[in-house]
Order: sequence, then structure tokens, then C-alpha cells
Amino acid sequence: MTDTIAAIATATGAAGVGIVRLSGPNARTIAAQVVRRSLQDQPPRLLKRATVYDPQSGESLDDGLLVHFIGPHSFTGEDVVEFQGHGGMLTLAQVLQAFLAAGARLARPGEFSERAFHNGKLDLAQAEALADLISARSVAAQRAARRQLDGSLSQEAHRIAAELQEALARLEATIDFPEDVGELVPETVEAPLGRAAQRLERLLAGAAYGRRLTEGLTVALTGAPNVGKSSLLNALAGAERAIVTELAGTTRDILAEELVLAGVPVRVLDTAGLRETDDPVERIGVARARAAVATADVVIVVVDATRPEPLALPEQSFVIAVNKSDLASPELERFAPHPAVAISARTGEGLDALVQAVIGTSVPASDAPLLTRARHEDALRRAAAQIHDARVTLALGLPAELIAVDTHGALAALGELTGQTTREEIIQGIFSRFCIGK
Ligand SMILES: Nc1nc2c(c(=O)[nH]1)N(C=O)[C@@H](CNc1ccc(C(=O)N[C@@H](CCC(=O)O)C(=O)O)cc1)CN2
Ligand SMILES: Nc1nc2c(ncn2[C@@H]2O[C@H](COP(=O)(O)OP(=O)(O)OP(=O)(O)O)[C@@H](O)[C@H]2O)c(=O)[nH]1
Ligand SMILES: [Mg+2]
Repeated sequence: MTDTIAAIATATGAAGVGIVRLSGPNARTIAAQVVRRSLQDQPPRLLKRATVYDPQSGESLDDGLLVHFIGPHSFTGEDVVEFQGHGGMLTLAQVLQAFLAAGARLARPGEFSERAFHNGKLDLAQAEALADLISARSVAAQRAARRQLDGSLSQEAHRIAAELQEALARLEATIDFPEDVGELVPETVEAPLGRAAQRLERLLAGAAYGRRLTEGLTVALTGAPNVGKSSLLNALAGAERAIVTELAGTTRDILAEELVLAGVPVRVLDTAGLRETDDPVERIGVARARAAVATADVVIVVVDATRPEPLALPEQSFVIAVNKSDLASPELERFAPHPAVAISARTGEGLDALVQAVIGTSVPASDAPLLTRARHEDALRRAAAQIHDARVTLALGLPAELIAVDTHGALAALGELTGQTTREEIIQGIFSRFCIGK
């Protein structure tokens, strides 16, 4: 029999109210033992007062509200009981212990959502959206997660699948009933395949931005001393965070700022200017600067427009910011073929262009669903490649069987988005990265 699982569903820490949640076939009997009353005469989905008792000592642990849901009409699709008690680390932990002592098992991270998925309450993309919603660090990321949770991404996947099914129906009719259906009319297969390809392309166009929204980005500022790295950090933050002076070698420690740039959560690292120095403190700062730059997703190499010096370019993706454009007009050509943007940390000129270059992708304008994970993009790229193969095969006038194989492959890749065709290990990997109680 399926285990009945329990976990604290709310964040631990000082809080007004907190929830302990149970899900599984014994949820009601376990809860009845702990609150020492039957749930028989408590209607589902209705809150009622309840006191939780320690099953060993009989001592009362907390006084709160209890609600139960009868499967399949619950979040997980199983029987669910929630106790809403006083928040705080100790009380909720004691209530949880009482449920465990009465026969529940501690839930693994993501196990409630995993059960909701297996019971058809959520598809995989929606379950991922729940995790993304919880960890969203910008309003744009939160909105993307909400849209995905609503099922708009899944619906788009279903629309694409319907086009593929239409193509397959034509193909299979000519394969199975050649004498009734006659020759394949290529256009009847090409049209739905073309529409599917177009929809996929539109989704894939927003993938880079969507992934940045959920995953965020670490950006390091680097360059010679005094070029304006700290001034740029302050300009991006819109606040005087870093110390700025006209002295070279001002910054020593790494300063990290969590910003939201063009909707994307970005951790910006200001670092010490790179130079050879005898100052032992600055030397440590320079070593830390190099280490920080090595870990960044994108590096902004800041250069002073009044004395553009030769640069050591980083290994990873980077943008050259030619600063102090208010003092000297920057010659961007000298940095070709590398991406370079003229900016002034003082006047704010060029900062939007710099942010766009750093985010590395244009911000999609439409309200279309966004692909928010590498997993989605990978599955849809494989689907698009298979559709491409199917169309080529069709154009070459090859047998319907071959076109059908590619189209089936595309459908399978597409089904990974919603979990219809996703392997169990991958599904478990996805849920194991959720937080406890979700
Ligand atoms: N207390 C509490 N608040 C919560 C959650 C929860 O589990 N518990 N949620 C957890 O993420 C979210 C709400 N998600 C939920 C989704 C479905 C059902 C549910 O009972 N569904 C039934 C009935 C549907 C209906 O009446 O509209 C069903 O699907 O059959 C409950 C919560 C956010 N707030
Ligand atoms: N006119 C002008 N001055 C700037 C600009 N950006 C920075 N400065 C000036 O350049 C000097 C150095 O700026 P910082 O931001 O401290 O330079 P840094 O790269 O952080 O220097 P270190 O921390 O020493 O490596 C200061 O006097 C700033 O006011 C700019 O866009 N225009
Ligand atoms: Mg500085």
C-alpha cells in the first residue's frame, strides 16, 4: 500500500501560522489519532478547530485548525489532511513528529507534487512551474511560472501534438488502407507539419530568455583599476553600493548585488581592478577578483574610453563596456570582433544596451508561454529536428512509413515536456530538486 507522507508545508522560522500536511490512504486515520477525535463528521474542505496531542506523553502540543480533502479531490489526488498551527520552528516540528509517531512517513522533497503528477493533477511542466514559482526571484520569472502553472505551455504543446496527430492520421490511412485512400496527397501532411514547426519555432525563440528568468545569471565586472567598475555597479543598482574614488585600487573585497535587470535576476559582482601591486591587501583583492571572474556566467570587461588599454579577455561569454563615454568618444571598432558597448556610468548612457548584451537574448514582447528550462528546450529542439526530417522525407517523395517514423519521434519528444513520454528516472530527478513539503 502507498505510504502516507507528512511534512511541514510552510517555511520554518518565526511565523504567524504554519501548516503540516499529510497525504496518502491513512491520512485521516493518522490525523484522527493525533487530534483524538474522528474526522467522520467533519465535512471535507471545511476548517475545524483541533488540538494536537503528543502520542506518547498525551501532552497537548498545539491548538489550531484542521481541514481534510477526500481523494481524488485534493492537491495530490490522495486523501489529504492539513493542520494549520502556530508558526515557528518548534511547534510545527513537534506536530510533525506526532504525525510521524502515528504512522506517517516523512515526505521526500517534492513528493507531494510528484504524487499530484502521478495522479494526473498536474503535468510535468506544471509541476516544474510550481517549483519555479516558489523560487522566483523576479516578477518576470514569477509571471512566467504562473503562466506555465495555468497550463498555457502544456496547451501549446497539445496544440502542436494535435497537428502531428493530424499528419499521422493521413500517413497511417495511406499505409493501412492504400486501396481505399489511394496515393498520399503530400499537401495534407505538409500543412499540419508546417504549422507544428512554426509553433515550435515560436516557443524556441523565447527559450534563452525563459531559462535566464528561472536560472538567473552571475555577472562579474572586471578590468584595470579606476576604469569605473564600482561606478557601473552603482549605476546598475541605482544606489551607492560600492565605494567609488578617483584613486586606483579602491575596491578590494568582492561586492555582490542581487539585481533584476530586464526582468532577469542577476547577481552582479564588483571586483578589484587587475594590476601588479606590492600592497598585500590589494594583492589578495586581485586574486579574489580573478577567482570571482572565473565563476561568472557572463563577464563585463570594463575599459576606460579615455585610455583604452589592451585587455586580457575572459574564457567565458563577455561584453566589453567602454566607460566614460561622457569624456571621450569610444572607438568600438578597435574591439571588433568582440561585442562592445559604449556606456557612461556617470550619465547612464548605454546601460540599457549593455544589459541587453549581457542578458544575451532579446526580451520577447508577446504574452506567449515561455520555455523556462533547459529540459524543455532540449525536448522541443529534438521535436523540431524530427519534424524537419519528416518534411524533407515527404518532399523527396519517400514512403509514408518513413515520414510516420519521424513524426512519431517528434510526438515522443514533445510528450517529454508534459511528462507523457518522460522516463521515470528523469521525473524523479526533477522532483528531488523541489523543496521539502512541496
Ligand atoms: N493550505 C494549502 N494552501 C495551498 C496549497 C495547499 O496544498 N494547501 N497549494 C498547494 O500547492 C496551493 C493550492 N493548490 C491546490 C490545488 C488543488 C487543490 C484541490 O483540492 N483540488 C481538488 C478540488 C478542486 C476544486 O475544488 O476546485 C481537485 O483537484 O479535485 C487544493 C489546492 C496553494 N495554496
Ligand atoms: N566622467 C566619468 N567618470 C567616471 C565614470 N565612471 C567612473 N568614473 C570615475 O572614475 C573614477 C574611478 O571609478 P571607480 O568606479 O572607483 O573605478 P573602479 O574600476 O571601481 O576602480 P578600482 O576599484 O580602483 O578598481 C572615479 O573618480 C569615478 O567618479 C564615467 O562614466 N564618467
Ligand atoms: Mg572599484
